[in-house]
Amino acid sequence: MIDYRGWRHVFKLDPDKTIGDEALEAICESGTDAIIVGGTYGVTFDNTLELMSRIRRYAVVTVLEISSLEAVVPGFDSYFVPLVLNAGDPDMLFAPHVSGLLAYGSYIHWDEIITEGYLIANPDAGVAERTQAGPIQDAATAKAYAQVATRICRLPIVYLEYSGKYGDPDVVRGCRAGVHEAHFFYGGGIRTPEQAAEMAAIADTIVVGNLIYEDLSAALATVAAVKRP
Ligand SMILES: CC(C)=CCC/C(C)=C/CC/C(C)=C/CC/C(C)=C/CC/C(C)=C/CC/C(C)=C/CC/C(C)=C/COP(=O)(O)OP(=O)(O)O
Ligand SMILES: O=P(O)(O)OC[C@@H](O)CO
Ligand SMILES: [Mg+2]
Repeated sequence: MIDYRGWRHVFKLDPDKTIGDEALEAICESGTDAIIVGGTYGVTFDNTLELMSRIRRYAVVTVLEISSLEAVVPGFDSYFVPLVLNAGDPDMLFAPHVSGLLAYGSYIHWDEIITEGYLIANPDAGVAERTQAGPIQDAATAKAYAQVATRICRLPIVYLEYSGKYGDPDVVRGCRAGVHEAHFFYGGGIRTPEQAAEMAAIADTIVVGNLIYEDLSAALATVAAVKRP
């Protein structure tokens, strides 16, 4: 079982995006705590396997965040399974997981499976469209969702997802207040060391994704911003 509880910073790499060897080496050797492989659209078995194989040249811990059953690739250190708390499409709640169990049941190592209570707060993100995510109007709503995840469902992780947009710190603080003993990931729109530090002061772990593909140097600078004593 991986120990994500000490993570402060992770990079998220998207199999549907292109990254060169030098950039990938810089990301894997950056001092980040882990790499998450995941994306909403265009994630296939082949592009996931290819990316995993390339990351495997480095020692960094690597996790697959499952978003499609067709793209479940063996060989990752662990598997994060999103449970979208505010999914408006009921077929996005448990149906993919039931299908996964029917398809892969006898191959699953349960100590490699970690569930994320996933809260989607950017209505314009592709993942919000895919799941028909309901709105997170304010900090109190974020807190209540986090309590559903941790107090009622006793999930080990809450992931507040602002993919593509920098979050409202008040909403992030509201979510934090409901997280209780679970581990709190924040991801979305981090573009500067200052933003990384601001969100890392609230969340346990920050996730940097799109910036890797837009400004590699800026992405690398977020590691030191979070890990500086
Ligand atoms: C090796 C092996 C056999 C492992 C077994 C794994 C397994 C099958 C376990 C048991 C069954 C199980 C629980 C399967 C999981 C089922 C499943 C498909 C779950 C996902 C369900 C779901 C609602 C997904 C929605 C999408 C989602 C939450 C994606 C992840 C978030 C993400 C990466 C967002 C960012 O995407 P991005 O592309 O960067 O950007 P935009 O959103 O802005 O466009
Ligand atoms: O791509 P960005 O906006 O950095 O978001 C990171 C991550 O939370 C996406 O799933
Ligand atoms: Mg992305």
